Amino acid sequence: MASLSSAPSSGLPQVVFVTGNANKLKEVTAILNASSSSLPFELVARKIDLPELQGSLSEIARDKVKIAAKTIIAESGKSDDNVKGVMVEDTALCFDALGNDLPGPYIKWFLESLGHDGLNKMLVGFAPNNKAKAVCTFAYVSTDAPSEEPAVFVGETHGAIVPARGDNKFGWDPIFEPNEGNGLTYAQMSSEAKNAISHRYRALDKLRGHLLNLFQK
Ligand SMILES: O=P(O)(O)OP(=O)(O)OP(=O)(O)OC[C@H]1O[C@@H](n2cnc3c(O)ncnc32)[C@H](O)[C@@H]1O
Ligand SMILES: [Mg+2]
Repeated sequence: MASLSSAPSSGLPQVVFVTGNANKLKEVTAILNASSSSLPFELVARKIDLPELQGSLSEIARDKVKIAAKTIIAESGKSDDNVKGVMVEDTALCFDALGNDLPGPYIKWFLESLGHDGLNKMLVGFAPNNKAKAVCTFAYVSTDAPSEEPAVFVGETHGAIVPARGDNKFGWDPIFEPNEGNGLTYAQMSSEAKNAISHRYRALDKLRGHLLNLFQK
């Protein structure tokens, strides 16, 4: 079973998930813990706000994990822990009407400035095209080979931008209605239902396969 801790405990190889976002961490933990088979690694969380450079979604995630790994390696050199890898993710929300790539990775700043209502208003001039996709990009690097190119795993969920409905707990969840959500926004779905179809689930499923290959030897 994947476990989340801030201190070494199980003796399993540790993978450090670096994020400043508590909701991401909650979902990643829930998705890994829901997996039927036990995992041959232990997930450890570190809250660090990482700088994000501009570029394609893969480039942003790769650069982010390289910066994260530098910090973690510098720290783990000073202790006797069992850290074997570092992972990060970057989440984008892409509007079809805006070339299918904006606001993209800059959604955090658009959301902070405009709010849910403003994001809806951005699309008024493009009506009726409110199509959007949520994209999650994980990047993983081994601490034994930090100069190797990070592995990247992408998951997408397609849907539409709608006026806010549901609990306003996580980012743009209230205004994203996934095509597979029976008409509900992410914010109206149970966490289990969101985690079964989400961009994050789809990307993490691929990363999980990669980690199983690495550690199940
Ligand atoms: O430290 P990191 O992991 O970078 O965390 P962050 O909050 O800065 O996250 P991003 O850089 O990936 O920016 C993505 C933005 O989208 C939001 N977000 C990410 N995943 C989401 C999800 O599943 N549902 C709703 N909002 C989400 C998040 O709160 C940010 O405002
Ligand atoms: Mg960020």
